[in-house]
Amino acid sequence: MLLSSVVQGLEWNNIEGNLDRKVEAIAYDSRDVVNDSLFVAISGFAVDGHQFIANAVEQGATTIILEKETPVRGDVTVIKVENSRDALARISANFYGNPTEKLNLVGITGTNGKTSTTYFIKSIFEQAKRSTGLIGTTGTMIGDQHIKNKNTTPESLNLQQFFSKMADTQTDNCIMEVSSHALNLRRVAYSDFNIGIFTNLSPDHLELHKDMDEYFEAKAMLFDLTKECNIVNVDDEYGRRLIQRVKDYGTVLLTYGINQKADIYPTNIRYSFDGTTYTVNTPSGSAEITVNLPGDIYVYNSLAAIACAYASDISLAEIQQGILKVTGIKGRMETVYKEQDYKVIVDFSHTEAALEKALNTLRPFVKGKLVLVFGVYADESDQGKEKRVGMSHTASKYADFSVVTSDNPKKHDQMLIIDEIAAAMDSFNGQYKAIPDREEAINYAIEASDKDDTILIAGKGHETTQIIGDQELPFNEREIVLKALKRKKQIVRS
Ligand SMILES: CC(=O)N[C@H]1[C@@H](OP(=O)(O)OP(=O)(O)OC[C@H]2O[C@@H](n3ccc(=O)[nH]c3=O)[C@H](O)[C@@H]2O)O[C@H](CO)[C@@H](O)[C@@H]1O[C@H](C)C(=O)N[C@@H](C)C(=O)N[C@H](CCC(=O)O)C(=O)O
Ligand SMILES: Nc1ncnc2c1ncn2[C@@H]1O[C@H](COP(=O)(O)OP(=O)(O)OP(=O)(O)O)[C@@H](O)[C@H]1O
Repeated sequence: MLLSSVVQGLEWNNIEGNLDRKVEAIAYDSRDVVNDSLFVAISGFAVDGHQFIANAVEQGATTIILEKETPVRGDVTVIKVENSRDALARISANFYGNPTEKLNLVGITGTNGKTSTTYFIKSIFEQAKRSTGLIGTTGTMIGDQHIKNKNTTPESLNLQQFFSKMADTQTDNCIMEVSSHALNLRRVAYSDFNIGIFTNLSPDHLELHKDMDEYFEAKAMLFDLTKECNIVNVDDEYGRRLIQRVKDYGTVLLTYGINQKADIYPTNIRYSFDGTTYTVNTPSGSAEITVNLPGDIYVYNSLAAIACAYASDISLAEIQQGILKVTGIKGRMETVYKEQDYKVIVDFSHTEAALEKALNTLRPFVKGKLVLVFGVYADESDQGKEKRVGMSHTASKYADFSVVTSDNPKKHDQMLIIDEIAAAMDSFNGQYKAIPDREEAINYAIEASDKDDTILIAGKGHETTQIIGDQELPFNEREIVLKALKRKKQIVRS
């Protein structure tokens, strides 16, 4: 593609060199540069991409986009922009032929519930014979292909490549999770969203966003990008704030909720450990819904999906079948083991609000003790401290006993984090034992449990690794649980 076409619509401060040259590839990492690449230098959180410009040129980059004045040698076109991440999004969309114009793109944002909502929507759309791709925390799905993502919402270049692949393979719909990081860091800029969905907002990622207002503003950006319809959880305080903001946007507004008056709402909800049934009421009729996941959180997430299907003219019969077909989502209230009243569940709850929901969802079905295994992922900032206290408060209030352990300590001091959680647990009179090694912690919870207990292992969900220092080590909670149970049974028998 010609550089002049790649930079269509890009606003620049300064340009040196020729626009009449070819661009074979775009790269934002110097290590990915090939001949005739366009390299975008990003001032990152960890390192400054500008320091790799010389490397990129050496490897064959013939165009550089940068945001800081940097000397560049060689026969290279240099374009200076205000914001490199925004420029990357603009040129990536151009390079891949603005693929979102050809897709029905649904974006889901909010602190919790994005992943399961995408799964519900994909299943309903497929029931209605609409070919559908998915992008989110558990990866990218295009046809039979399942690609691992580094981020919940990939960088704009990767995202536009996925969109283009979907458009090229007649995958007409794309359902994607949109994180607040992605919105802030311009990863989804220049993507045309048809539908936007807001699930809820509670404290998280306050290391990036100064406070809840700033976090809300980041999430709200998605709804400035949607062209047709916005779907909002009216039971959530921030959802109501969003409704005030978008109601005059000229896009269709659909609300869902259990407690407040909403367009899409449930009646006659019946909860059980294996799932929930309810009657969904929509402006075009009602239908019986069965959700094979427990608790009101999955009522909310399925309602969001139903609202999306309703806005997409999908019949209630297809909605019913689509939701019924979701029989489980990896690491989302996943029952790893169940024998009569003894249960072991793995769940991705890693925020205070999610942990509270997960424990409260299980509580009505617990005959013995509710035992929690949890850690708080590494973040040594003041906000990280607040999170450790908050998670400890939730654990002491809603679990009968907790095993405090590590959750991706990365380069941080895991003992410091665990000591802080332990101090907070003490201050809330929580019953707990601290075992830093996560495998040992799970083993202990299983060994010490009785036949009617329920064990919730929170935090990792679908993840199968533990990050310690620089190393991402294999860590499969399901296998660890089953091995521990096998040992326990042998001990009981002998
Ligand atoms: C804090 C954060 O968001 N970091 C993201 C950011 O990385 P960064 O700015 O730190 O990059 P950096 O390492 O400083 O490097 C700067 C630039 O130099 C380049 N470089 C670097 C080395 C080199 O040799 N050559 C080179 O060119 C890098 O490719 C980069 O372009 O830009 C990268 C490219 O897009 C992201 O992959 C990376 O996400 C990291 C992995 C991350 O952990 N992000 C999390 C916090 C995140 O985004 N999470 C959200 C929400 C999850 C949720 O749902 O809760 C998500 O969407 O995943
Ligand atoms: N609607 C909801 N309200 C509160 N908590 C929820 C809701 N839905 C799911 N959760 C809890 O949050 C955890 C994460 O859910 P899910 O993966 O769907 O959220 P997410 O928004 O995709 O999060 P992330 O972006 O971190 O992947 C679940 O394991 C569950 O405990």
